[in-house]
Amino acid sequence: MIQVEGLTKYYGEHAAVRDLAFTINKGEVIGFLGLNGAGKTTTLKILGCVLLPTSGRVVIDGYDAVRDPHEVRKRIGFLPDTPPLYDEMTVGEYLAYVAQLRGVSSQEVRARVTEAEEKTALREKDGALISTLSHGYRQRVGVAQALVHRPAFLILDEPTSGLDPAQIRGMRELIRSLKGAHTVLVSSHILPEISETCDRLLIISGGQLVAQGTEEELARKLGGGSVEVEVRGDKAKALEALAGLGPVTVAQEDGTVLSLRVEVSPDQRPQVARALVGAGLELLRLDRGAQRLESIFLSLTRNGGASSQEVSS
Ligand SMILES: Nc1ncnc2c1ncn2[C@@H]1O[C@H](COP(=O)(O)OP(=O)(O)OP(=O)(O)O)[C@@H](O)[C@H]1O
Repeated sequence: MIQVEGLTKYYGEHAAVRDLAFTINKGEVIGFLGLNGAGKTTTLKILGCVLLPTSGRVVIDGYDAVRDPHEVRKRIGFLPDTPPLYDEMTVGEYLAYVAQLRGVSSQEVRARVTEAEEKTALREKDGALISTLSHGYRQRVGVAQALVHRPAFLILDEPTSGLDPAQIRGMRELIRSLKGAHTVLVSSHILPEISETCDRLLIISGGQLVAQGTEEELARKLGGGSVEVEVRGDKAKALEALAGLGPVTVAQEDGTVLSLRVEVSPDQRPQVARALVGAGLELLRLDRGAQRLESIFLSLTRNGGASSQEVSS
């Protein structure tokens, strides 16, 4: 378990993060979301024991990150925003070197390197010089070095930064595959990535935590959310059937096929389906509104941390 209490970091006069408090339970994959300069990297560096807080506490599995950084480092793997790679080493040599630094016994090093390479789909690059790797593979090596000592907690700072769409998908799958074996805190400002990968979100703005919870909880508390449907049938009937549920927008009309957006919580998907089918329409598709997380994020971060609406679960 990670417990963060009253975490504050000043750079000179500037408070990069102020009074952060949150808890991460074992096995969770948490998305840490914020605009550029919100304070994500600063927070993650403190959790990764590479930066000291000005005040407040980080406790990981009962060990304080300031008083017991050595114990904390054994339990965490950290991918910083720029992975600390040595270009002149091969992937295998580098991972073995990092494993030794983190206290893996020499008999176990080779097995741990193989395990980390398998988890990050790097086996065939074991003998490749790091200088010859593409950016996507370098990010994978960054993740592999974070997990080579089998830490319980993984802290990943913008792991998809600079990746192309195919590599982003690969990294997303990789993060998902780590669930279960590790507790993961992953930062990003790419919303769909967070939405698809994480169990719960922490949203930071202007150095302050402005919201935490699942996407559903945040949408419900902000009164936002929508449901998108595609139906075949009479338009007037469809609009009448949905009128009692919430505001409806016709997104597209193609003959008798209509795409509609209903401004209700995604929790009400069953009611939307019943209303349409009950009115004799053919339901072709029903989904959560695509831009939901984006609107939650923007409404929470629009005014900076201090004046944003406080939402927590
Ligand atoms: N070493 C430093 N010295 C002074 N100010 C800093 C330093 N590092 C960060 N800051 C400032 O602290 C604030 C938070 O920065 P941080 O890098 O933590 O944000 P971030 O959310 O990770 O942003 P990004 O998404 O752009 O990486 C910013 O205003 C930044 O300019």
